[in-house]
Order: sequence, then C-alpha cells, then structure tokens
Amino acid sequence: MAGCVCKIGPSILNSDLACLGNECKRMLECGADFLHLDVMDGHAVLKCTFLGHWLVKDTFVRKQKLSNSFFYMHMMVAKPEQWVKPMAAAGANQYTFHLEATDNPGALIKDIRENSMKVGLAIKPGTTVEYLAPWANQIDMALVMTVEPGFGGQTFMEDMMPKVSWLRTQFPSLDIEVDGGVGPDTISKCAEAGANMIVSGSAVMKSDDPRSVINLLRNVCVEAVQKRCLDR
Ligand SMILES: O=C(CO)[C@H](O)[C@H](O)COP(=O)(O)O
Ligand SMILES: [Fe+2]
Repeated sequence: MAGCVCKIGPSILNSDLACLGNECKRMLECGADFLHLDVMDGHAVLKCTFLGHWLVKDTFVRKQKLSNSFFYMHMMVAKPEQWVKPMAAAGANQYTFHLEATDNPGALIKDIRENSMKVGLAIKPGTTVEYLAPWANQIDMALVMTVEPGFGGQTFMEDMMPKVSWLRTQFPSLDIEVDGGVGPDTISKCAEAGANMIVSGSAVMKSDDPRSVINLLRNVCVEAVQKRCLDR
C-alpha cells in the first residue's frame, strides 16, 4: 500500500551537472528508487536550473537509456500548467507542482493525470498543511518542503515535522515526501513523523559512498514504516 512503501530519491541538484546523465545512472546503480529532478525557472525561485524538458528527454531517456527509471519532477516554476505536456512527452513519470504557484490546482491535477503522470503536490515552509488537505485524496504524493525552495545544501527545518505527522494521521495511505536538508542526521525525525518518500541531495551526492547513505536512509525509513503499518 502507498504510504507503507519506503522510497529513496536522490536530488541531483548538487551533482556534477557536466555529467548529468552519468550522475543519474550512478545513483540508480547505488540503489536509488527514483530520481528527484529539481526544475527552477528563476521566477518562482531565484535560482534557475537547466533541467527543462529537452534535457530530461535527451539526457535521461535517449542518450542514457534510462527510460524505465522513475523521473519525479519537482517543479519550482511560476507557471506549472505550462510544462505538463512537454514533461510528459519527455518521459517524466511524476509531476510535482507547488500549491502556491497555481490558482486552479484541480485543473492542473486533472491535466497531469490526462498526460499519464502521477501527481505530486508540494507546500513551502510558510504554507500550512490545511491548504493541501482538500486535495489529498486526488493526488499520489504530498511533498512537505523542509527548506525554503531554491537551493540545495540548506539546513533541515525540523519544525515542518508536525505537518508530516498531521498528514500521516489524516491520510494513512498517502505517499508523503520530505525534501531539503535530509540525510543521515535528520532521517529519523522524518521517518518517525511519517514520511515514506525521502529526497536527499547533498548528503547522498557529496558522499564518497552514496550506496551506504542510501541504504542507511532506507533502513531507518523502513523500520519506522514497518512499525507504523504493522501497528494498524
Ligand atoms: O528542492 C530542492 C531545493 O529547493 C532540493 O530538492 C533539495 O534542496 C535537496 O537538496 P539537499 O538535500 O541538499 O537540501
Ligand atoms: Fe526538490
């Protein structure tokens, strides 16, 4: 059941961007369950990444033949409506948009589904979880940001954990993702709060032994998930 399966997805934001395809391959070989691809347009957040749909297609699908993998897009863009079709055509599997970026989440959810992608809905640290709740039964995954979107390598915001716990209590089988400052030092808090989709950027990418970091994150998460799901 979703919510009871633990998945680890490295964010490749802080990888060697000159070797993006190989970096993605390396992460999958190290045991990543999915790749978390941060798309920033310089409007919704200050930074701008090159990770547009052309790059998704060329780097990941065509050149690296990674088409069976899971490309989970984290869209930090001003107009998330604009990129649904191009991302679907490029081979993205999940499209996570920010609730703050749209006036019509319902229409966007429908469009993402019609384009055969899973739906993720993200909230920034300043957005309360009650805004997300009305949509929770229509989405595949809720993303609780644990840093202010825009940069990798920031400090984990522990005060976001009550949002995760609240969502887990209200929606036991929803996939709940945490993103920002998550690594070996902070995973326990995320797992105990109820997160089962774990994004980790710097902690994995900058490690000499990414496989061990991924394993550690998974073990901590699986233990918490098993306890919670068996208790039910
Ligand atoms: O969405 C993001 C930033 O907006 C990144 O996914 C996130 O910051 C991951 O990197 P790190 O684990 O280094 O914080
Ligand atoms: Fe992200």
